[in-house]
Amino acid sequence: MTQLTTSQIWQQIKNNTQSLPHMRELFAQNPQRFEQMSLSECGLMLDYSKNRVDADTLSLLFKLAEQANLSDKISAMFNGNKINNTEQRAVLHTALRAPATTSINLDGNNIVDEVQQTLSKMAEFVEQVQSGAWLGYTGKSITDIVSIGIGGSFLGPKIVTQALRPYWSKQLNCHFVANVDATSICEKLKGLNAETTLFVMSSKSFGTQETLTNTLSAKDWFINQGGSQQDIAKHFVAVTSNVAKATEFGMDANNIFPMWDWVGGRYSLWSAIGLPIALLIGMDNFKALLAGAYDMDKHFASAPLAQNMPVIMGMLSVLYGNFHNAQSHVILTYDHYLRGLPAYFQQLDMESNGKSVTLNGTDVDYSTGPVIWGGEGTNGQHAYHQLLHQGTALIPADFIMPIQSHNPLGEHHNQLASNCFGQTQALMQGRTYEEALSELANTSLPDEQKQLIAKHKVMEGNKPSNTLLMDKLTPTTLGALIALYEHRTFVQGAIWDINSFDQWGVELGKVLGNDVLERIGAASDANELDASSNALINLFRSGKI
Ligand SMILES: O=P(O)(O)OC[C@H]1O[C@](O)(CO)[C@@H](O)[C@@H]1O
Repeated sequence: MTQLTTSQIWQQIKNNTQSLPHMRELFAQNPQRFEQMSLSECGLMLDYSKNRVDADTLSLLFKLAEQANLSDKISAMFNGNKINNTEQRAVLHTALRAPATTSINLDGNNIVDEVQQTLSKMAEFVEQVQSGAWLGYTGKSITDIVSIGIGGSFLGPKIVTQALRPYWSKQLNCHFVANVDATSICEKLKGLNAETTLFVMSSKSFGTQETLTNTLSAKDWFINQGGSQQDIAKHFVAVTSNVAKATEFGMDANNIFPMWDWVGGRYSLWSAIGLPIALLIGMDNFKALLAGAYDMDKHFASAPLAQNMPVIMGMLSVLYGNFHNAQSHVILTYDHYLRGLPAYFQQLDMESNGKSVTLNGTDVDYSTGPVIWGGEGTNGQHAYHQLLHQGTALIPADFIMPIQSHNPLGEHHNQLASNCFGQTQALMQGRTYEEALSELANTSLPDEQKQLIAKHKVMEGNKPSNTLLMDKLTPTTLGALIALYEHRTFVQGAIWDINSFDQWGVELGKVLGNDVLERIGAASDANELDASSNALINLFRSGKI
């Protein structure tokens, strides 16, 4: 047994959760519940009153956080301690959004200076492309950006540009290629003009198979369309922490934007990995995104645990995963621009907290990261919400919605909001058998049928949700929102005493993938692997089933 699960507080939380009444009752008992269980910070309002907690639960959860030395761990991250202990790396994505006047020393260097230099290089480049001064090989301005990258070098730029569509420069369009499946790049390149297309190749390691292969194919396409080898510098730029490898690959040294090993891939959109975002929304808006995140950083680093938004959300997630056996967590964005956010949070959380040993290598005896999934409201209501309401699994939900729409049109936004709030209410209160029966009272059905249907209409309720509102989706509020989830992920990892910043499971897949690739191209059939793998490779080599 680990120290965590044998601790007295762990047991106390267990007891508390078993003795709590239904949320309906908690609301009935305490008319101040919303006031007491909501807070506004950094342009975001969090209502966490529809959770299976009372004041005692919360105080126990904060005690658990204290027991796990959460505050010290937060400081260690912000101070640049090498908390990624398996890779001996600092975790300093927060330095990417720190003001220019800040000083953060890492191995004797003030890294804020390097960050600011890169931001200036980005600003110069963005200005040239947006103004039309950056010319392609036939003297035409750029119209299309194709971003090539995968994982953290894809999801952040993609989801943020999608979310900030109202802020796009009118002259530019953006496309993302991640998958090594040729269909992805072929479909994206159809209809593009090589003379006016700029490729941004993003790879922290500059060693990711998908990204290298897609970049080579993009180069071939560019040459086939009429560009020459010398023209490549006008159409290809790279973002990487491996500048030497990028130069070796043929990237023009002036076109390489640096990042650093102290920025994890899934935390990197704030670095030059965010270049596609900056190209689309402009540097001022990109800086507003950083400012929103910085605001959340300040809040996270300084607010007491009980008034700390990421801490509250992280501890609630610990509560459900470890004390209510919740295996997944759903993110429901009631805003079309935020439709990609669940996928982004999925990588952020699952790649960070999908771990089974503690920092010192002890096996955990509690659940770590849940499955993160979700989608856009109201679409999900007509698909998977049924399972949220009446399925057997407990699935805590986050509802996210801006109060003002970028596209105010008739009754649309009122209806959207009513669905969002109505869902949280239905999840919380449910419907009792008596209520279901009385709803059927005026029908002509025989009593037996009424009773049967009423049974099927019962919704247990007591299903937890958070609601996050913002005035409007802007670069600043989006920055704060994403940083909130980054820190929420950190909080959970800190309680579970795991390393949220490595990803060895993913690395094994990459190594085995390369081995299989060699066998696919080998002179003779595969026979050294397990029977299934050999057979699959050999069928593929034969070109048919
Ligand atoms: O930016 P790179 O080095 O190409 O890596 C891409 C992605 O691969 C991963 O290592 C694993 O998929 C992610 O963490 C990372 O964001």
